Amino acid sequence: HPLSSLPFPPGPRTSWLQRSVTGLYPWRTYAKWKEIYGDVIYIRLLGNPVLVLNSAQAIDDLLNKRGHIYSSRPIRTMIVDLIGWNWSFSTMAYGERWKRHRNLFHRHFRQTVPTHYQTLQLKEAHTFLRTLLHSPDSFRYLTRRTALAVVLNLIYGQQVAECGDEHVDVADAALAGLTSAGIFGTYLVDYIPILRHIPAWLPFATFKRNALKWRELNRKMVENPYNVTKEMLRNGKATLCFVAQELENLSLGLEAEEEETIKHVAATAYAGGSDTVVSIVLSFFLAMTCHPEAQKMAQQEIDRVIGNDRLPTLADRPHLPLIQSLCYELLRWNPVTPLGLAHYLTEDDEYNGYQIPKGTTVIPNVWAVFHDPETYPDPMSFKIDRFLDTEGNALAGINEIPDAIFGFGRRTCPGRFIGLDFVWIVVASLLATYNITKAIDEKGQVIEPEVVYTSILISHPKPFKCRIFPRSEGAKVLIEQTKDMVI
Ligand code: HEM
Repeated sequence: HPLSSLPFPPGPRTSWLQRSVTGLYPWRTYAKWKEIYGDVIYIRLLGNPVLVLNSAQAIDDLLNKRGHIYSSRPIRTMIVDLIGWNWSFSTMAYGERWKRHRNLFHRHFRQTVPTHYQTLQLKEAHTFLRTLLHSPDSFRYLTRRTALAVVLNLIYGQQVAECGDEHVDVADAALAGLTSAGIFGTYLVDYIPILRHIPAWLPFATFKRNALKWRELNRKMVENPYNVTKEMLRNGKATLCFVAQELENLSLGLEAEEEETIKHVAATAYAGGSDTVVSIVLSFFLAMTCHPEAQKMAQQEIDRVIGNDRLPTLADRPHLPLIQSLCYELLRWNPVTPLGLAHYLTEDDEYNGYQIPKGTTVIPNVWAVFHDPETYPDPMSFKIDRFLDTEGNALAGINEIPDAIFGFGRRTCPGRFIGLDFVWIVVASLLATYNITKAIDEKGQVIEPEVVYTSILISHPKPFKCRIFPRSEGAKVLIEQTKDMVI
């Protein structure tokens, strides 16, 4: 039978304003639609076909098993053309250019060469502990600073000041633009690219004015740190890092990519490596504030295995299964990328008797997968030991490790090892030294934190208050001693 005689997958008829259809938290709306339409939902938005995948099975069948045709990215007028993220290989169409960039990243950051970045992560985790001692209420800013400090050092060989750093501010502002505009279809111009030509001064052209502002920040984020490292190289002051190594290979005529590719891969890693882990660490603070009993269990494991006279390192990880389970639960509970990153179909396809046309944007609903009560019992609750009994879980067919948070098929996050190691060492270091509790207001009342997240591409916990203080005098000494520690 010809493909075109098959029906499209079921789905609601949509009006031309998508947001009026899904509302805030589109992942929840799509999950509700699952009850009506099933795992695979097809919507047409202003002529743009969009497929939402609501189950692990459908995601695996299409994005993993048919990766050769489901691995491109939709054309993103707002993000790519207007704000200027065309340098980022996460937005590039599937093909040679994307492959060249991704291979270069992979050469440096695959799992088998971890030691350099793990050392940096440990150092920055310790700096985090020290700065928290003096400004516990700035934990949000300090979390961002810590994540950026690791990537800035790893990629550009540069240090971030302990507080108030220009790099942190520029990258933060640029990333705010990306994440606000990040979900495909947030702006009408994604559906009607021709709108990009309308002048910025028109009253309704807010998107254009935002884009111009974010474009400048975006340019700074790509150019500034790169130029600083080039200057350091010229003066013989560069330290071991991705950019210095690649530029040196280039000048020695060794295997290396052209300069533009090096600059772009550097910035992609810088951008991809910070906001995601920041959200996860903030989820940790929130979960610990809400669940003192879970915090106690985790601290007991650390005390039992490591004792009280030293801080954890990544070498302790295999001996701390509860901390590992806690980290997985952070990825699952309120996933940082609830709708993953959209893929794009490059050939006509057929699935379960339905036709899916070439040019369809494919959205994996990771939130729905992680909140399916069949596979994650009591899915809305934060359960620290959910992933502890790996054998029992496998036998019961439940609580699969939430690897889906890192995406699918040929586009799977290439920075996942760096990201997971970072989250682990920060979480373990904090648990070893600090208590996190509910804050108290001026009237002496306990402030109950609300578990609410932002409804954007990289979803963060909304601001909340908590109290962070050293677990003991001994813990305080350990924190202070990290200043003179040689790692
Ligand atoms: C633990 C935190 C992280 C999470 C949850 C995460 C999640 C993701 C997701 C969902 C994707 C899209 C996958 C897809 O299209 O199916 C992605 C892609 C990507 N991530 Fe991550 N990521 C994390 C950390 C990192 C880090 C630390 C880096 C870099 C140092 C990084 C760099 C990238 C890049 C470059 C891509 C684009 C890949 C491509 O399009 O080929 N990520 N990540």
